[in-house]
Amino acid sequence: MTREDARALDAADPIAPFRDRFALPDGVIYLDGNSLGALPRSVPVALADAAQRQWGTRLIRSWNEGWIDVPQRLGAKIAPLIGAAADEVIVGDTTSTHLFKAIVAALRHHSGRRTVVSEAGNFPTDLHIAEGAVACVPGARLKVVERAALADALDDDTALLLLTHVHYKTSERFDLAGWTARAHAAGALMLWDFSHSVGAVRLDVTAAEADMAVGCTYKFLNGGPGAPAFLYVARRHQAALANPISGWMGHAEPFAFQDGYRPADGMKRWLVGTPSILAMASLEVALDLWTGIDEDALATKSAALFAILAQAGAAAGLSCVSPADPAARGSHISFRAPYAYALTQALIARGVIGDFRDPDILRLGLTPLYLSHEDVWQAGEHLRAIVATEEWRDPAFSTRNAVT
Ligand SMILES: Cc1ncc(COP(=O)(O)O)c(C=O)c1O
Ligand SMILES: Nc1c(O)cccc1C(=O)C[C@H](N)C(=O)O
Repeated sequence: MTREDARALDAADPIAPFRDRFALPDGVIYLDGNSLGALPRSVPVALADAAQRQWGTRLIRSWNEGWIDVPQRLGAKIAPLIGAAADEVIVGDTTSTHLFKAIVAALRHHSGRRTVVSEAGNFPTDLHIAEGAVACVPGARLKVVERAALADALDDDTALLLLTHVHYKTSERFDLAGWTARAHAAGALMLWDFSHSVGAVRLDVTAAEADMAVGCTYKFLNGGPGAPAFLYVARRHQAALANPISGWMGHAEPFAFQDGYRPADGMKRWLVGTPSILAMASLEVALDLWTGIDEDALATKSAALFAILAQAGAAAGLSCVSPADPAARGSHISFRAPYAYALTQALIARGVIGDFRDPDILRLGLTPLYLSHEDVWQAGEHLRAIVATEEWRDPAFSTRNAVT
């Protein structure tokens, strides 16, 4: 691959015009959109409107002028990105909070079954929350096993299988329909974490018959730091599953101010407290960017970007831990090296922002909306140069930050 080859791919790229919709700093090649997505140009405008006009001028009247329905409205905008119906998704809280609600709800629903199964090495919050959730349900327990042992771990005591669809470190992707079917065959419900999948790969919860899913919106969806998360519950389960955090916003009539809790119908019962309006304002316009995006073009570009870095990594002698088959991975590429931390810092010093994942992973996010093939080719050249010259050995690159 030469710079000219990369430029030729850019010239033919139907997604290339989206780059102008993002405000990216000069001199930076941003390969961390799988952790914190870039800033859409529409966001500061929307935030100013939400603060100055909606809050400043309209004051409390804004609750009746669009604020109160924002969790459902944004849920309907996320629904097509996961293959759900508009009334099967709600936005609010964090992914961690949604995980807690969904796990406890599944355990209480399946009162004869007591076990939640998940994968060793899953994203920490999934396992931490599962640990806390089982502690809230008498007799419940968490079984965490290696990926190869997952199928055998499902038995007639399994209430729920909890998996992260695309692995945050390696980019390995589970077969959505296949694993959902395995959970169902064992009599369990299936809860997916789509944090590294939504906006990165094509998802179809309806075809896969998934029961529940959660996900972050500040990664590939570019909602902003700490943007509210989403929860999907298949319509067939909505009446039977109960939110254990029975807050007033999930009440059938919050403004009747009753003492007793009566859950709302549909996804509204999964709300807890007052939606974070400024964060929602940012997310809403970020989601609007996805209207009309061709998912096939997105997948083709993600695969092309991956191939460029896979080639550069191989030329540098790095070991790639992400699957070679595009259908078996998400939209990031990871390399394993004992000096991965220093390598990440050396890349950042050259303006290529990726991240390090303990203990030895260099992770590079491939966000087709705002990366060009030439950007990624250039990043690959930096990677090769840093390895070839052993630039990463500079002691300045070994000082650890709090957030990596
Ligand atoms: C798979 C996965 N789940 C959950 C989270 C985070 O959850 P929260 O938004 O609650 O911090 C992340 C990333 O931070 C993640 O990668
Ligand atoms: N949510 C994050 C944060 O608040 C600080 C630093 C990083 C994050 C992340 O999102 C990490 C990310 N989920 C990961 O896959 O590693």
